[in-house]
Amino acid sequence: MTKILRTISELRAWRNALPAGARLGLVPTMGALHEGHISLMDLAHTHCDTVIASIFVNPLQFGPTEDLARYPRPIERDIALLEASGVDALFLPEPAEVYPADNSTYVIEEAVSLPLCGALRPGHFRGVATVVLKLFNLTQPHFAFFGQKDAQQCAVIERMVRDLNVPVEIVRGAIVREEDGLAMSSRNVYLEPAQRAIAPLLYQSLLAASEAYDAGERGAGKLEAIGRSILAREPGIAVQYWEVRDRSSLAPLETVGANGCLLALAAYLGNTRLIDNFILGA
Ligand SMILES: Nc1ncnc2c1ncn2[C@@H]1O[C@H](COP(=O)(O)OP(=O)(O)OP(=O)(O)O)[C@@H](O)[C@H]1O
Ligand SMILES: CC(C)(CO)[C@@H](O)C(=O)[O-]
Ligand code: BAL
Repeated sequence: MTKILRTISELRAWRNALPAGARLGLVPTMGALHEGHISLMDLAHTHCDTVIASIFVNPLQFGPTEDLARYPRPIERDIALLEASGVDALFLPEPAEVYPADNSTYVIEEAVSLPLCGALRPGHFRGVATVVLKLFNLTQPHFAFFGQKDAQQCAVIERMVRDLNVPVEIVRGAIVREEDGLAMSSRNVYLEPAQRAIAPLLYQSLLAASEAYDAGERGAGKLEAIGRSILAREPGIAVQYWEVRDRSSLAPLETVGANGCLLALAAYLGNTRLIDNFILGA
């Protein structure tokens, strides 16, 4: 049975009752679970004795015109999926449980959070870093699991953990895709059928650049042009960014070197904003 913990005091009591030597893994989510999330639960089970998931649609990481109100919240289905994957506990708080009304303390990472999604979603990574540190403090896990689909989020959290000496080991899980290549995302349910039909082009644009890289292309501008040209053919896709970046610092590159690189994109299909990425090289 997955134990449902709705309050901080319930969570603390559950945490304190765990055996002293038990390795605890945390999988933070915003719910509307899919196979990408479940792969993180499975990964957590391979590292840990006890696994706790959280479902919290964190208001602090949504901009004023973003989809906080309409974000999907199929909670009964989510609980059944967590039960089926053998998750030991679920932290399921209301916003008032997480944030005091006069909350005035935030976590701000000032390098890897700045470009890409950080530049386009002001305050987003401040919201993510703040809630993730709170979840770490509340849960005190040994390991925490995050999906590579949100590559910049992983980079921000890894930097925060390093800089603030947070005693949690971060583990990244691989991107889980639909059969046609579309990265699984809770926001895919927003796509209308015609948008869903063209959505795999995002992944195809990454694959096109990867093929050029495999054929010897190392110029970042050339790789970006190849990826962008795939999406430019489709008027239903509005690219926000399509970039070649250093894998850990997320700094722009001119040439892809021995460390490889991250290909990262964000695009709108109608009102739905999707992200995807691909690692090239070692
Ligand atoms: N396709 C995927 N493969 C692997 N991990 C994923 C995938 N999608 C999401 N995750 C990871 O699951 C965790 C929770 O993410 P979240 O609940 O925001 O889901 P999401 O599908 O990314 O939703 P959104 O549409 O809001 O981006 C994050 O660490 C995220 O990177
Ligand atoms: C890490 C996270 C749960 C923080 O709210 C969220 O950003 C997500 O689901 O990726
Ligand atoms: N998966 C990242 C959460 C967000 O887009 O707000």
